[in-house]
Amino acid sequence: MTAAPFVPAVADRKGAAVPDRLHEPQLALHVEDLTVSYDSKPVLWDIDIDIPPGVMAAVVGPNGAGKSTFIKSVLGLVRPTAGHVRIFGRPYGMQRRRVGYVPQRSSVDWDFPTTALDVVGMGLYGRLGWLRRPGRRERDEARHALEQVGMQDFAHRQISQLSGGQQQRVFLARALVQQADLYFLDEPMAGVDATTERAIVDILHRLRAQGKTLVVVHHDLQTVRSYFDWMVILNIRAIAQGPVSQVYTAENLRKAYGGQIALIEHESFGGSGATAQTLGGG
Ligand SMILES: Nc1ncnc2c1ncn2[C@@H]1O[C@H](COP(=O)(O)OP(=O)(O)OP(=O)(O)O)[C@@H](O)[C@H]1O
Repeated sequence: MTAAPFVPAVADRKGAAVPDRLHEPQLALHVEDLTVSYDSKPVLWDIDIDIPPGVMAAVVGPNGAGKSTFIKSVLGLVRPTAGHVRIFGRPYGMQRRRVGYVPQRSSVDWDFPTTALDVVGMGLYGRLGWLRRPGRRERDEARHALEQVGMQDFAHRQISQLSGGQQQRVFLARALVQQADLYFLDEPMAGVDATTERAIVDILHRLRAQGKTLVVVHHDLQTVRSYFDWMVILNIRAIAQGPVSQVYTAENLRKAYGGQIALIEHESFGGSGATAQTLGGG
């Protein structure tokens, strides 16, 4: 996978005329008829997804289901073949300052020579503009964000020298200083230890308690019910979406994962709930 820049590249989507019903400010995210192809091969097909504000939504699905592509196309990093995206009722290009993005750790060039504090400071560029250098106030804000993720002692450390979990925390701090209303996180818990995972989940829950909306690509089906309150199941198509209590069912998971998961149904869920575990990762 090619390395992404530290600050997400953005592009306005110049689409066709947009129907009025797309402008629904009560939805944090509204995706309609979204189709995305790589080299003419569709990886997302005619997707409709609505996410209300204030939820923490898991985006789950098997390997290659199009989860990262979904986020990238919403953020204008991948150009869709068709479809419309609205963030709080408006195109992304008009709302980008309200949106934070934590890309997949593996998609970033961590050898880039910069410190943890500088990476966090990059989260402020949306507010400052690229030409104004961060001043004392901004540096204090960046330091405070590092404190929030328990990384204050690593402010001047080169990012190449941080562990995977520490790098993930730095990226989270970068998203925090953005003070966005809607956050997209691509597998923030991948490859981190249990302590870091707990710390990340606590931060995400705190953001949700502040009314922020979080859309999180997540691999571990076993923790979906304890971490998340909303859920989108993808596998090229949108298989199911809604409150976790309604959507996390054996039937929906089987539709997406087929034989790739072991489902252990529990009587305590009246047969409608299941503990699911992916087989062989993903
Ligand atoms: N830049 C690209 N060019 C061509 N094909 C791509 C590109 N990026 C992703 N793909 C393919 O598109 C499909 C969807 O990929 P994507 O990364 O969105 O899935 P995912 O659900 O996030 O997968 P994973 O869980 O493995 O990270 C896969 O088959 C992948 O190989």
